[in-house]
Amino acid sequence: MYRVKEAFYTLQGEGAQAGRAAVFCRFSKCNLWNGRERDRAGSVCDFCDTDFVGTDGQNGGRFDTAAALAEHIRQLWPAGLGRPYVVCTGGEPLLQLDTPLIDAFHAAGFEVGVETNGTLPAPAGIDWLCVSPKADAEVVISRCNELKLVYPQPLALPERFAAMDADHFFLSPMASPAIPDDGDDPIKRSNTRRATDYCLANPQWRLTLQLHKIVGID
Ligand SMILES: C[S@@+](CC[C@H](N)C(=O)[O-])C[C@H]1O[C@@H](n2cnc3c(N)ncnc32)[C@H](O)[C@@H]1O
Ligand SMILES: Nc1nc2[nH]cc(C(=O)O)c2c(=O)[nH]1
Ligand code: SF4
Ligand SMILES: [Mg+2]
Repeated sequence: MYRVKEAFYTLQGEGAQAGRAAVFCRFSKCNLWNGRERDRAGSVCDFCDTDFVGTDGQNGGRFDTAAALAEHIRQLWPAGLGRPYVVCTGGEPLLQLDTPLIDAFHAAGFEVGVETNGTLPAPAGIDWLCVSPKADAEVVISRCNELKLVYPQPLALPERFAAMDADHFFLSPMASPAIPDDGDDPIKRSNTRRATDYCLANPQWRLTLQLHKIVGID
């Protein structure tokens, strides 16, 4: 049984695939926060900008089989156009994403992207793996396509990840969790300036912005 909070067709807003059309499949649940506001402060990850509790979002639900979920995602892609791309996110997608589901996405014609906090092993067959480390949570994934670090995190400084086996190293300015529009988020503006300065001083790192919050899409 797969539990999905929501699924929607949009543009990837972050990282090296930013601007690319994708169906987002947001799995329910995370291992670093239970998703309840009252427990946020005591959690390993305390800045999450996402509601991943339950299955009640747009196109959310419970799916008994990998084939059923892949068919549900396929229906959200514009038939016959482009290279179908699904981004598995959450919550923490690696609590649920398994080989049968990757195989089912591939059989439906999709490339499979994953956004993970890196604390759980990744099944084989993922086409684009993005690891986004959190606080002092140990990263167990040794190789990824992109490392995308939310900045600043006092317990997860970029220096700790600079030697990881990744093709791209991104800093993503930390947004205020409850503000959906960057234009209304002065803390994010300040974090963007700090991330910019870090990338200028450490050119291994690139700046990535949350395009979806700038243009006002999901
Ligand atoms: C909601 S998470 C879900 C996937 C996975 N649990 C993870 O943390 O990577 C998706 C992406 O949003 C980023 N993110 C979460 N909260 C954020 C915030 N307040 N500001 C900027 N990025 C944030 C995460 O670091 C991750 O790259
Ligand atoms: N457009 C868009 N791009 C995204 N990239 C990563 C996201 C996520 O929440 O995992 C996300 C998201 O929620 N929306
Ligand atoms: S950002 Fe990722 S790891 Fe952190 S609480 Fe949200 S879903 Fe979990
Ligand atoms: Mg998001």
